[in-house]
Amino acid sequence: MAKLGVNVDHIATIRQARGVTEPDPVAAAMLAELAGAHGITVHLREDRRHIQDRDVEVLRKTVQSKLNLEMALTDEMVAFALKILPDDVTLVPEGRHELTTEGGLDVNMLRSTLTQKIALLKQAGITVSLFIEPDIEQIKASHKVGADYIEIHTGTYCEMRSEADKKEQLQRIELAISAARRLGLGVNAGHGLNYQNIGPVAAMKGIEEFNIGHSIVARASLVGMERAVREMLALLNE
Ligand SMILES: CC(=O)[C@@H](O)[C@H](O)COP(=O)(O)O
Ligand SMILES: NCC(=O)COP(=O)(O)O
Repeated sequence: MAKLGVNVDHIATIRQARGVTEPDPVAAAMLAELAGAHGITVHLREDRRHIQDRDVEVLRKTVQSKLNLEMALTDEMVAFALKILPDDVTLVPEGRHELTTEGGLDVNMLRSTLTQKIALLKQAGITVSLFIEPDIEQIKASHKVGADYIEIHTGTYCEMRSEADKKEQLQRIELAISAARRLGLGVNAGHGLNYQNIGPVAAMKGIEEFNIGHSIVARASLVGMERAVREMLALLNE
């Protein structure tokens, strides 16, 4: 069974809506772990719209499973990661005006910065993953720049409405998994996954971990974090 990393960004979104101290993503992470989550993911955005530096600092001390820090490829973020030392860093593209992450990294275009920053992070003992489209050229480039893992951006699959379009996207993801595995890269996946669309991707061989946030937090707001995590774990286990 693939592992589940629970992204708690949007617990912080609710807190930031009022600029108060609750709900706390640290408490949400503990409940997610109690329910069986294999890891906790947070995206520290440059604009600090949800997760704050303090959240990552406290999570580093409290997360018992594995802490995955999603971040942009900037000097500020790399310095922060080297100070905090999360277990994993997932490098993602970031735009100030986007509602959420749009597309994957263009690894070829960023190859010299990526090579240098990945080496720094790896020297500090951090496992480095690149958030990319299920695209063979991006996968080859990820291998060349020294990434340990790729995280396949599943957003396009999740947006498809017709069965034919979904099938085409699922095939792209399957090809990407085999290409990455042939090169010795570990494979994670995430973005836009929910209780309705996880089935076909959960059934694929070769994905180690799914990072899922928005749909779990949305369900948790109605039924509680532990039940929301358990229900997602059950779907991954089917
Ligand atoms: C990189 C990715 O796909 C997302 O996990 C990312 O964290 C989305 O950012 P928001 O949580 O701000 O939507
Ligand atoms: N990297 C994907 C992630 O952490 C969660 O994305 P989403 O489920 O909030 O779309």
